[in-house]
Amino acid sequence: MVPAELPPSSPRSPKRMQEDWLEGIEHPGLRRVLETVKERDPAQPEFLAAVKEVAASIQPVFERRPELLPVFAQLCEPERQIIFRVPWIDDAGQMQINRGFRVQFSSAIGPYKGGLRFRQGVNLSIIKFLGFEQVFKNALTTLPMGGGKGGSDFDPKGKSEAELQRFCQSFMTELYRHIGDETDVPAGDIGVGTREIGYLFGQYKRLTGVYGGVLTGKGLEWGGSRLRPEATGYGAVFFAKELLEDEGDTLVGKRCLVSGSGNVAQHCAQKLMDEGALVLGMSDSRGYIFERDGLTREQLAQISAIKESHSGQLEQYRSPTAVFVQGRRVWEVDGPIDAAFPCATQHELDLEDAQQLVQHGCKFVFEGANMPCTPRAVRCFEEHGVVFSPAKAVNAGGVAVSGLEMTQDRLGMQWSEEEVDAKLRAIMHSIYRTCKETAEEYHTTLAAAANIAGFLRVAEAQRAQGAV
Ligand SMILES: NC(=O)C1=CN([C@@H]2O[C@H](COP(=O)(O)OP(=O)(O)OC[C@H]3O[C@@H](n4cnc5c(N)ncnc54)[C@H](O)[C@@H]3O)[C@@H](O)[C@H]2O)C=CC1
Ligand SMILES: O=C(O)CCC(=O)C(=O)O
Repeated sequence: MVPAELPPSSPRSPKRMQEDWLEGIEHPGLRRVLETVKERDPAQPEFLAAVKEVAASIQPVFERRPELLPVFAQLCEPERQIIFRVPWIDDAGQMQINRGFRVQFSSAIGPYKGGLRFRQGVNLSIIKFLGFEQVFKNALTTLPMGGGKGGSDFDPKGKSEAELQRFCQSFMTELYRHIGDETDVPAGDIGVGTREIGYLFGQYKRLTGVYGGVLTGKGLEWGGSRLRPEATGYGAVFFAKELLEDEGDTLVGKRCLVSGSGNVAQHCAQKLMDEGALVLGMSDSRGYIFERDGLTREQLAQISAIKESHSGQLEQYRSPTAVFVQGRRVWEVDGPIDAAFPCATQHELDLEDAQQLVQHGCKFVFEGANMPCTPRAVRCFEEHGVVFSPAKAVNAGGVAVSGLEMTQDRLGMQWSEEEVDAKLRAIMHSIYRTCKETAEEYHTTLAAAANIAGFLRVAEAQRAQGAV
């Protein structure tokens, strides 16, 4: 197994841990906010990492706008956290129990909006980190969406279709009372695609009698938007294209690595090929494949077919020119690399991976997944002049098209592929420009700028609404 979560920490004294936690935070008021966040939830490493990253980069805002500090403290605490039991009967007739989550983080700029993740190991810390990130990402899209996230520790791998359906129905039997098209609109994430959204939507309709836009990522025949499945991966490439064009460059001929092989990775790889780039490697949690001359469209179609089932493994991939490397990460691919697109999961790219990419000449990193790079990997990129583009900006195309799906549901109409494509490109263009201009204004990195711009939009709205 490739270690995908946080790097192991060595034993440290409580004082040392507190110093580490506050390292790089100069603002006294912000230090107090972070102390409180950690005291409240000391055992939530993913959530704490996300808060720290945002806090460190928005410090300059508080020098100009001290009145926004209490608003940041407010945004670090979710408005509501729901944890529930999900009982379901497996094919052997045995009862199974999973845990369900929905964290409604912020409704300052619109209904809570964010995906559902079904994956072994999902816990409150992971859902809170994703919900927290979603708040600022959704703000960057400029669409009226608050932030939330949910999911379950249910592992879809190896489950039959009937088991999947029973699980989704049981999950929605509790969730339905907490969501609604004007209050909280979930969508997919890891382990949740159109099929699962279908089972969840069907059960919601059965329980409430309402046919509406309570979920996004729906099928085209039942209220979905064109290009929603493609939007996250396509959006990541549109962002990359904007950035390269700004530097007088293009994606044509660029040698790229894409990690993962699910929804985001497949569509990112496909759009990279459309733009004339070469996709040399893709991966899953068991290893990676390397195609020296770049994947062909047929080979990518083979990967999509393998991954259609939750149990499909990349090692089933067959090609006379490919190498499958078991138990290793795709970042070690030997040979020149121009750009990396981590599109699998959190903290899948650590310092050693970053060093290998730097050694192989990588100049650009675009985060397709949520928080795939560890802080020390990001530092390594910055130290070596690799242009690092953060998840909040790069992968915002998915939730942006979810926002467009909400609008289409409200209007009772469906836009053409050309219309959605044009809107998605315009949103990614605007996100890139916002990050670039904010980076110039604050003399900072694109990653910090994404946090600042997202925070400012939510904070103004939250401040206007007071202590709610
Ligand atoms: N689906 C969406 O619209 C959006 C997804 N994201 C993020 O993108 C990432 C991927 O999500 P999806 O593609 O939707 O999920 P998915 O379930 O379709 O695919 C996940 C893929 O990652 C692979 N994987 C898991 N752990 C891995 C590891 N340690 N190394 C390499 N591969 C690994 C799995 O085998 C699977 O192929 C997640 O971080 C998710 O939060 C972000 C924005 C929107
Ligand atoms: O489409 C959505 O509502 C959520 C997408 C998502 O979960 C994400 O951006 O991480």
